[in-house]
Amino acid sequence: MSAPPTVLTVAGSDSGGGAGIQADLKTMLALGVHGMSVITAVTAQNSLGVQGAWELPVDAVRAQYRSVVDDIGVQAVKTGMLASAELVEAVAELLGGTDAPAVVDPVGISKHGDALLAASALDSVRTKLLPVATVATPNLDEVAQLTGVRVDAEDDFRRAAAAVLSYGPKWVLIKGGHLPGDAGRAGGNQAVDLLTDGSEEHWLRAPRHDNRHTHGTGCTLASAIASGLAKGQSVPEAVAAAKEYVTGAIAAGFALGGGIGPVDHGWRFRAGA
Ligand SMILES: Nc1ncnc2c1ncn2[C@@H]1O[C@H](COP(=O)(O)OP(=O)(O)O)[C@@H](O)[C@H]1O
Ligand SMILES: Cc1ncc(COP(=O)(O)OP(=O)(O)O)c(N)n1
Repeated sequence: MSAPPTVLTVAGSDSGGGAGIQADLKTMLALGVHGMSVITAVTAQNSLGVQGAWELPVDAVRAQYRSVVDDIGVQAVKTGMLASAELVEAVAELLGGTDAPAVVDPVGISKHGDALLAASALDSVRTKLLPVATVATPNLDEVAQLTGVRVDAEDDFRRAAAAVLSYGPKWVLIKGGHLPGDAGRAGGNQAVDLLTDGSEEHWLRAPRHDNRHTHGTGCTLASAIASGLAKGQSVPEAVAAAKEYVTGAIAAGFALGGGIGPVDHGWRFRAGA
């Protein structure tokens, strides 16, 4: 039997299983690739927020990465929580030396407002990590943090994308999940994202689900994109397929704990598809 494509996530652990490494590996399984992990940090986290976070030593991160890449090999890499400037710089250097597409989710703050990246690491994200990204997937808070561009409506997406692209990723996906309604347009109810490389432009629109159980949406989307790239899809194809997967997972999100529950990574299995 031939082996499935391999995808590596470089991210933090979410003990509650909704985001981070756990969301990434569940997404990869659901999308038919072999998921592998480099753990950068451990969080004590649940549906109510992040109660604690501990970074791993940079040598431990480098060693995990080398173990996977040097023996098994990777068809795509996804990065998430990197916690500190030291880890951001080490991971950027590793990605730069790896011949595989990299999906960079520049995780800054969790949905509950907990910082997952030190403020002192922002400059390393701009100057070291974004330049080695095949696709960067910031949410609107991360766009503001990294570029100073505030997005209040769909009209602002192009300016946000240009600002992120100026740091060097090949493509940027501006995620509009944090905008209410139809990206600021009256009368609509869509979750709108913009994918662009500065010349091609792809607007992704899907029904916005009135569902508070959206913990892990960004991790899930980025891992799904990496899975598609590993399977040989182009960036626009991988992003379109990932958007469809995350939209279904949000629609099926469920209540666990007393706060924001997870999306359902197994929604396609449960739907029998
Ligand atoms: N309530 C929702 N209904 C449908 N899609 C959503 C909803 N919230 C977010 N999305 C989509 O989920 C993906 C992740 O976006 P977002 O939640 O902004 O990322 P993050 O988790 O990094 O903050 C995007 O494609 C966004 O449009
Ligand atoms: C360990 C860890 N990594 C990343 C996140 C952020 O995940 P995200 O998909 O952006 O979802 P929310 O936390 O915003 O719901 C995290 N929480 N923990």
